Amino acid sequence: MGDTCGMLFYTPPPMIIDGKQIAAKVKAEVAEGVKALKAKGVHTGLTVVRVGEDPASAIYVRGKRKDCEEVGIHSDEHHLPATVTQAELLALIAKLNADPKVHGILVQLPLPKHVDERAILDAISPAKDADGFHPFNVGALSIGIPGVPRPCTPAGVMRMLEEAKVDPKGKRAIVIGRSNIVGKPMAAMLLEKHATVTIAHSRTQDLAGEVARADIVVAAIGKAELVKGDWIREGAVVIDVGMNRLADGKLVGDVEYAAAARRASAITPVPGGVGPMTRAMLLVNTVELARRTLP
Ligand SMILES: Nc1nc2c(c(=O)[nH]1)N[C@@H](CN(C=O)c1ccc(C(=O)N[C@@H](CCC(=O)O)C(=O)O)cc1)CN2
Repeated sequence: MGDTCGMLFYTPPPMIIDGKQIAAKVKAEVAEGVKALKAKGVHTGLTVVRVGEDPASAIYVRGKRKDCEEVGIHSDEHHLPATVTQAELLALIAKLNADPKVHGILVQLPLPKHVDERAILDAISPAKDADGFHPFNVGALSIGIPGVPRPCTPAGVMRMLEEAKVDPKGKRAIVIGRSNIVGKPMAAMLLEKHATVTIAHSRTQDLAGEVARADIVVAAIGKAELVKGDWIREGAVVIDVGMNRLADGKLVGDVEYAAAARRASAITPVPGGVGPMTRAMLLVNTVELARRTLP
């Protein structure tokens, strides 16, 4: 209630787009797909490559393997020391590319500094690219070729919008962040659904003004609470891709959640928003890659 004499300025609370709940629905769909493939003799398999001892990567990979187990996908992990050479990593990927039991390959990022990340991602066969990071698959997304794996985080965001019945068509969308794995593919997917898309980044002038014009705000810049609640247009949909650990251990997104929630019509929480969807869409990509091996 925003006034003292009735309902005049009442703003309804926003819809909380629950990533965990939607991810559970996606996983149930994937489990059905895996079962159907098994009936045709295809045992869906994902291989994860992890390098070094990054604690966050260890947690994410454990989570991904647990998800695989839940939906019936066979998963393997190759855990290599941080001192692995680029040639050794490339040799492993060549071996996995040639293994018919492996339908999806994922190299957990980040990689140690001495390894050329681009060269590693480019070496994964586009037909086994569970992350959708290979240039062939990135190109396919940008020119609208269907049926190829798409980067999991933006694909998860699109599924969240669909579940929340938010149609990007004709809407002004802003994507804050221009990374190859989130910002750029996110913009391509929103454009594909006929949004008018702005990509903002660290050199954008008047970010507040750009955000204030947007009907859909996707924050993927990796800076804790950079997007202020009072920048959000009344009724906008706010998707927070950020995951920032504060000194006190609290996990926050790129958006000032409480203040943004007072203006948004729908918003994703952190944690429990986009993160679980990133994991779920990896399963979608893997089962789709396995399906494509059917004669
Ligand atoms: N090869 C890849 N590497 C990385 C990717 C990727 O998509 N492919 N993305 C990130 C990490 N990531 C998946 O790998 C990922 C990170 C976080 C979550 C998640 O569910 N987060 C939880 C909160 C977790 C916490 O408490 O720390 C949430 O948001 O609820 C899923 C996936 C970088 N590397």
